[in-house]
Amino acid sequence: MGRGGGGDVLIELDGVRKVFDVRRRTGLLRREKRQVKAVDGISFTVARGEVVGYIGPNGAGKSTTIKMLTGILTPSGGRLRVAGIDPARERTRLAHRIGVVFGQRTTLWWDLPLKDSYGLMRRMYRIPDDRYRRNLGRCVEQLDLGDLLDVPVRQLSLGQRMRGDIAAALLHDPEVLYLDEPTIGLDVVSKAKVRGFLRELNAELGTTVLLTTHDLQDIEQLCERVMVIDHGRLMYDGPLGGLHTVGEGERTLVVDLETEHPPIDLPGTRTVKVEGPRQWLAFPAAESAAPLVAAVAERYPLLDLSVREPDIEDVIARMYAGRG
Ligand SMILES: Nc1ncnc2c1ncn2[C@@H]1O[C@H](COP(=O)(O)OP(=O)(O)OP(=O)(O)O)[C@@H](O)[C@H]1O
Repeated sequence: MGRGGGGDVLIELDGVRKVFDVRRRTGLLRREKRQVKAVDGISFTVARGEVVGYIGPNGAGKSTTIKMLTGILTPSGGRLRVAGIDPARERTRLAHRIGVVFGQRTTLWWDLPLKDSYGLMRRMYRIPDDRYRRNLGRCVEQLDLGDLLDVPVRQLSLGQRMRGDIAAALLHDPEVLYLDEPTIGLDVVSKAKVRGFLRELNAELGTTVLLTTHDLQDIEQLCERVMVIDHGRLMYDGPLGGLHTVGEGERTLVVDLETEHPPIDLPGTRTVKVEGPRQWLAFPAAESAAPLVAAVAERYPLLDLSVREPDIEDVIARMYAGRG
């Protein structure tokens, strides 16, 4: 996926910084002033049609970057353009060209049925009738929203609400879509729906996507290019494959036995944790779990098991280890 590279540049950052002044109470009357460099001199460009993952540990500066890209926050320094617009100076003009989804909070009206929220968006963005009908129809069909349009947002499940929010961000045909943790807290089925929809959106309409996530599978399934940010600086910008080669990851087999048992001992695995009848076995991510599952089932009184994929923190930790 991602049709960038050589296309026209849609997002452009040159030495962008954001410093927050934080005041902390250190005594009854004393306050200490401190500066937090949330984004510390970041430069990159994103071409039209690219789908780029923007990842990093907690507090790395991802949300701050996205907020600057939407014009919510003004940079402390550097140059920033989205579709040729300076977001902080022309936030309203930019709003017509971008869509934003914050996974942690909704932009929909809590007490209104979904379709009333969309009606309000239509008026806010002055979307012409035919365009509104076409975009809404497309989202309703592909995001499976048909039965939900009359339901107040407060009654929607997290996965339903997220799909509703994604539709809301797309009604005005934005060229760029910023997604901040769009799959957080969703079940496997909802995640698959959201990812499938985003893939089609990019393939059919060429929408540029900048995606922040802690879920490695989001990146694997959607992005050809990944940027890693840490302490406000860009640490890596390239294909996902380049991150993996820094160190092969491990997956974890979580095994529930019928009773407590000494640590499971199987070749090619490491028992990383034992908690009562539950044990955690690490094994190389590139290998199939099937023979391992069969070996455990054959030798131990097995009740249940599941496989955990490595997460982004894991990959990033290995990236640093590889450098060190
Ligand atoms: N309004 C603010 N005032 C003061 N400090 C802030 C503010 N917003 C963010 N920060 C600080 O800036 C740094 C970067 O925060 P940011 O929210 O951008 O990180 P993030 O990469 O999005 O993290 P997470 O994955 O936890 O959402 C953190 O140290 C955070 O505490």
